[in-house]
Amino acid sequence: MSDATERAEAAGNGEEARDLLSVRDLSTRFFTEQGQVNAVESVSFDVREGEILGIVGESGSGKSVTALSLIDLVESPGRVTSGELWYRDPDLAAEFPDAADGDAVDLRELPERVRRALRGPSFSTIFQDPMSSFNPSLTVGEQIAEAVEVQRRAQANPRSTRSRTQGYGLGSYLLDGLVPGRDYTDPESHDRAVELLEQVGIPDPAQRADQYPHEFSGGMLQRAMIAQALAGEPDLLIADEPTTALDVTIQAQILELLREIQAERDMSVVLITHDLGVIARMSDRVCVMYAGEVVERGTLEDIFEDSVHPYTRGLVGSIPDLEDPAPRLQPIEGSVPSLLDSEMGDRCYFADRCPKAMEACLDHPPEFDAAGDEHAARCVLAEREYSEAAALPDGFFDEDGGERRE
Ligand SMILES: Nc1ncnc2c1ncn2[C@@H]1O[C@H](COP(=O)(O)OP(=O)(O)OP(=O)(O)O)[C@@H](O)[C@H]1O
Ligand code: NI
Repeated sequence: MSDATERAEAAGNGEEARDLLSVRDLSTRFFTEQGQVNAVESVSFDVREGEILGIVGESGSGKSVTALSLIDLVESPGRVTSGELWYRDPDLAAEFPDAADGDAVDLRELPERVRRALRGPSFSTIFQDPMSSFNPSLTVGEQIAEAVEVQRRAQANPRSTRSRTQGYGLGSYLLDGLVPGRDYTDPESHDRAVELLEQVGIPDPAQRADQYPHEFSGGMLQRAMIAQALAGEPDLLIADEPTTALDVTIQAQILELLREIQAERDMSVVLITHDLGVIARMSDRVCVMYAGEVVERGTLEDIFEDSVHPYTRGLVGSIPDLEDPAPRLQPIEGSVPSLLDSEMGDRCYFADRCPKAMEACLDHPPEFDAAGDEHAARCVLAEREYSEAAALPDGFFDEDGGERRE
């Protein structure tokens, strides 16, 4: 049995996990000289406490822009144009009742300084290229210690100091205003940095802390970046293609580390990758993105064994089962359509490549609920097949079909 299946089953036995983040109808556009680019279009999904949500899709499908939209880091000429980002934080909900619904706040309704201050202590990020997360002229230990201090200040005075600190987890944010060669951090933070380096499996962490980023190998620097991201003790870690640049052995080690850390801290992770093998190994839940939309989402089993969308089915076609995931994407003929608003039209964006396209696909498909726990997809054909199947009498199907009517 794969680890992922084991974890999915274990999760099913425990009490219901709560949503840490609920994304609703999130849209992000870029207003370019060529026109409006609909990079993320009405995307909805939930990230539960202590789970790994995988986001998978071809290049240009909107994965990274979705991640940036969650943490308010979309840069001009782009901006989040609509949607809600419900984040469970009872303190914030109490402090900003106008933005709150129960224990959750809509991040988009919070003042910008508050949102910015959540980066680090609440949300943290790791990226494909660890070099971009570190300042080449400061030691690795110093940079992690700084991240520790941001967290310390936030804990000492949750609101006012939080808002004074720059967000971090992204090198440029952390390092604004730091001058090379000066000792900013106290010995305690330095010790904590060494401890973090040790936790992410860096040998001789005390010596390593005094080295500069260029003295680290790619895999080691990736580990250091994870240590830096953990310094703020975030609730949610967003990892955008964290292992894509690494060779296969190192990649497996870093994924293993991520999963260990996630389980130890009961942290939530949004893991972005174009690699279905990584998704199968790591995720509890999966969003499949295509042309800026989530075309199907559900549990790992929903996506790998009970997918309903022709695109998802095409993607997972090459993987016989979850227990033996082949890390290959089944190539689907054709390419991702233009995301220029003027060229997109109001229809199913996958229709041109879809083996089952029909006339109804000229209308843009709404998301429908398929069988399973929050399993949803955007496809009129799948919806039709599903509702027809659901209307048939019990016992009509064999074992496999029987599950679909739950
Ligand atoms: N700064 C920008 N200006 C204009 N368009 C942009 C900008 N950044 C991203 N986009 C558009 O947003 C779309 C989604 O990009 P995104 O980076 O989220 O894709 P992705 O799924 O992460 O792809 P990859 O796997 O290649 O990283 C792209 O088609 C791109 O055209
Ligand atoms: Ni990307």
